[in-house]
Amino acid sequence: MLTFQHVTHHYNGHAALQDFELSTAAGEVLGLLGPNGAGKTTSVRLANGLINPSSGTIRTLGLDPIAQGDQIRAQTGVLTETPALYERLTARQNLAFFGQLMGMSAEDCRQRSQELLGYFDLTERADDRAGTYSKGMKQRLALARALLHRPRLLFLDEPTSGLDPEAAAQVHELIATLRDTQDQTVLLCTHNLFEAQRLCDRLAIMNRGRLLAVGTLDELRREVMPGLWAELRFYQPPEAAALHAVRAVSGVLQVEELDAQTWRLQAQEEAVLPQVVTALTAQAAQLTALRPNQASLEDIYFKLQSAHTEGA
Ligand SMILES: Nc1ncnc2c1ncn2[C@@H]1O[C@H](COP(=O)(O)OP(=O)(O)OP(=O)(O)O)[C@@H](O)[C@H]1O
Repeated sequence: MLTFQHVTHHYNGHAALQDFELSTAAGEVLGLLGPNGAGKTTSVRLANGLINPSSGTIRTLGLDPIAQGDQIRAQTGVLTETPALYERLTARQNLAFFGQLMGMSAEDCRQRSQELLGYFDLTERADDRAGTYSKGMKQRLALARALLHRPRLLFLDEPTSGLDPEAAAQVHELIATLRDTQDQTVLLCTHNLFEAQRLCDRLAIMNRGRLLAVGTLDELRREVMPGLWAELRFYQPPEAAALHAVRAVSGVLQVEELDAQTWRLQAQEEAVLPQVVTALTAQAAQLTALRPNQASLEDIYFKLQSAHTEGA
């Protein structure tokens, strides 16, 4: 569907992507995550032939974006952070205009617009100018536009940025539907880790133009945060000696203090946990709960980003 091989892109001598590698599988929702300036939007622009890479190879739907950008854009849908709509046209006119550009027949475009306006709850306002819409309504209309010509590959760049919780939930529901039907492949660029963990089949994490890791959440857990994790709660903040004692238990890999009464511990295996409890009891620490839990995407993301920053 989409592959980047050793892609580097410079803007005025500044590298926005460096030796970037990525590939998507048909039907998946792939999340592209990274801090501001990581290169997410640049990847979307390159994949659609809006800019050319300085070096490396990109294939979008098997086509070369440098030479076949028009063909690519006819089969992809792109939603950017700022919806590119004609404010003076109504929702229906915006869709009709875009459908015409995409070479849809007037009837097909009319039917599909009707369906999408209904889905996005815009039917009642379909004949009002887009300029009179709220931000959430504009984003929903922009999504309808991106989906109008039934693209096989959809690029969603921060699709819920600035939306209220209701509008964001609606967009999430749509992406979940796309994921479940598997007719469309989606590249979802987002800062929202909760959104990514919930919606994406695989996650690609990047920083300063480089790919740091890619995989399913379980694959990333195994690669980035292996072992068993557990959260410990105390009735009273334990003494410093208790922390030393737990760190000294064989098989304890690390202990972080989340707050005065909560620790997070990484152990080699579950059998280490009873020894942790014994060590705490010997120190008279008042343990109220010990819950094994899995690393979240947030844990993995920050671990990767801080390791990259430290190594830079
Ligand atoms: N048109 C441009 N001209 C010059 N530099 C640019 C241009 N567009 C992006 N850049 C730079 O390229 C780098 C990558 O930017 P890009 O917009 O791809 O990142 P991003 O991950 O999408 O960021 P954000 O999350 O803030 O949208 C940044 O350092 C940015 O300043």
